Amino acid sequence: ASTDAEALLKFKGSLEMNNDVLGNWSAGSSPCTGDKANWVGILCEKGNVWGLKLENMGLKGHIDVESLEGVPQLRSISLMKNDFDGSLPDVKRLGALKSLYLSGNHFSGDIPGDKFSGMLSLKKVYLAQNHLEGQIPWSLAELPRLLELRLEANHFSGQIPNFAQKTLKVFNVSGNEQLRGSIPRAFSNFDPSSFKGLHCLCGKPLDKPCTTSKMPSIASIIMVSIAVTAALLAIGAGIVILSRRNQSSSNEENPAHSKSPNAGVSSPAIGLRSPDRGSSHGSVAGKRAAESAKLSFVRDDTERFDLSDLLKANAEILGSGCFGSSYKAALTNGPVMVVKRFKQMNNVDREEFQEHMRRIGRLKHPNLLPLVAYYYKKEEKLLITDYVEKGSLAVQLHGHQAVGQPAIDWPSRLKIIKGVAKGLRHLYAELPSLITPHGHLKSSNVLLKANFEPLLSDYGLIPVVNQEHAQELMVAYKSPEYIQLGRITKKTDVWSFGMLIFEILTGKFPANFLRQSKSGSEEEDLASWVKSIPEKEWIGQVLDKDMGPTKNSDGEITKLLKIAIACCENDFEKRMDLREVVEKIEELKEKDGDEDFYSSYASEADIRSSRGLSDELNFAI
Ligand SMILES: Nc1ncnc2c1ncn2[C@@H]1O[C@H](COP(=O)(O)OP(=O)(O)OP(=O)(O)O)[C@@H](O)[C@H]1O
Repeated sequence: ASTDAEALLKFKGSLEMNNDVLGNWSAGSSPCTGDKANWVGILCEKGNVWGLKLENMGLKGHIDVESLEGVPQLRSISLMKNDFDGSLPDVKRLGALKSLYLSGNHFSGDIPGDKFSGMLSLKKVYLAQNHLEGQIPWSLAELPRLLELRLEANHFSGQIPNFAQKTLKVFNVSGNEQLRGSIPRAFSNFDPSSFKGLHCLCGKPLDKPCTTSKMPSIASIIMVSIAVTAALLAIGAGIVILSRRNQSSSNEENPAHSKSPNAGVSSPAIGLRSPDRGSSHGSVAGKRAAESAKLSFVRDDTERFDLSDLLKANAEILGSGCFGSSYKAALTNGPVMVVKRFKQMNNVDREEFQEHMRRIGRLKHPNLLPLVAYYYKKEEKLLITDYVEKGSLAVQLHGHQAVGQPAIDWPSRLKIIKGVAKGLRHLYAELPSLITPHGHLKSSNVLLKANFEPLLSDYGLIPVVNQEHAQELMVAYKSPEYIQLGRITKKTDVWSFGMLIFEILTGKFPANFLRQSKSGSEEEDLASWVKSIPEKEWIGQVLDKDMGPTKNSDGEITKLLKIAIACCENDFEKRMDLREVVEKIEELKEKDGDEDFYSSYASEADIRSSRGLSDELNFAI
């Protein structure tokens, strides 16, 4: 039909291509004249265009959906393996489409949830191998005829929407490492390869049951804990208890092992100063269960409470990490605590665990979130800390609009980086025997006080996390030395710190960043991306626009980016050590009242830093 021809020529006009691969698309001819004479890539039926199959042709530019609205019988579009980038086209305008194949391009960014709403005929959606991020759009889960959905090798995050279509035969989200939570039941019989490499997902078909309670209350966990313990005790675990009593009495000098002053029995099963109400339980099993449900406090200077207090508290899920969920629990007498569940710590025995928790509990520094107490049970551990009002750096950097807060400005970002540096230095000084004294440094493990003073959390846990899970879940194991050589080193935290600095300055989330490099087919991470941009363009191109004006700080920001690049040196032997990094960061000038002094300092530093340093990093400035 002539309207098809006009519409398609208009569509062609907005495309960019190297050779005229669509050479026989020309005015005066018809797209559908028989198999051989059809226009390139045009599929016809009864003289009408029903399909567009333009694959692997080096196409890019604008996908003019509006023109395609002028091809009334169009039901299938494939633009796979081309060079299209930017947001996905507005396909909803093509409401009658049955198949949409856009895999293997460079489409990026979040997809609005309603992107596919109302596309009642859509059966096949291929968006794999792009750079799409954010949530998987919920409208996909509402397509009534969906047969095949391929989303693999993108950067989708959050939970998988609740797909319930019985029609679904193919579903693949593998490689979207930030997906977490439970797999919808509709997929329980799918091949596990659909979810390959997704360590934060649970449920069938993966061999990893979901253990997180859906109830926003820790009461259920604690009740289960008590019940299990009671049952175990009732079937004669007395010997274990007895041996623990002996252990406890040999550790009396430590408050975490002191005898209960009130319970009237030797130290309780988990060992701890018992709160007052600990003595009034009825049955022996009940009494022991209650004792074993006690928390072990690791410091003297904190108010005591026990699991039953947490049980009574209003609890709210803060978020689900790969280890399990964290809950905020407001105790009736005031303090607000956070309870984090760890399932992947069951390879260490009780004594080893206690010993390590006591070491962690002894750490005291203004930039470390102190551990308050822990709860030990063979299969799962709870770690209890104070709740930090402003939440995590991750939320403040990437979700500040959603939580109604302004973006963090440059002085506060620098303050956060300096605080993280000091916290790390303390960990290195106090935990010298740990290869990676932090081990899990990332923006959700940096909590912020009201004045933006940072508090590191989840530190020092590598020795108690199961090795096989640590490899999947902890940031340290994503470092180049682990990926290439299978080992972590004293400089692994330095690499994580470099990535964190990049995240803070660019506002980009490292785990979602991977993108195609300009030069070739290699994927580049956040660090390589910054490295690929000339230094003089850093301020304009790299910085998070939300940070607002940086005034006279460009020199300091440039130095900081160089420090981050040095931290992310792939070869750990050449990488700076933590002490050096901290020194360099401490030298960075915070804005003081004296603008003139500050600006002359910055510009002088700039001049020196631009001399002969464009390729080599130099920190002698
Ligand atoms: N003490 C706390 N005060 C305030 N918010 C907290 C506290 N501890 C954790 N959070 C926040 O709760 C959310 C869930 O944290 P959680 O530690 O369970 O997971 P994660 O840090 O995202 O991942 P991972 O399991 O790998 O540590 C995160 O946004 C985290 O910053």
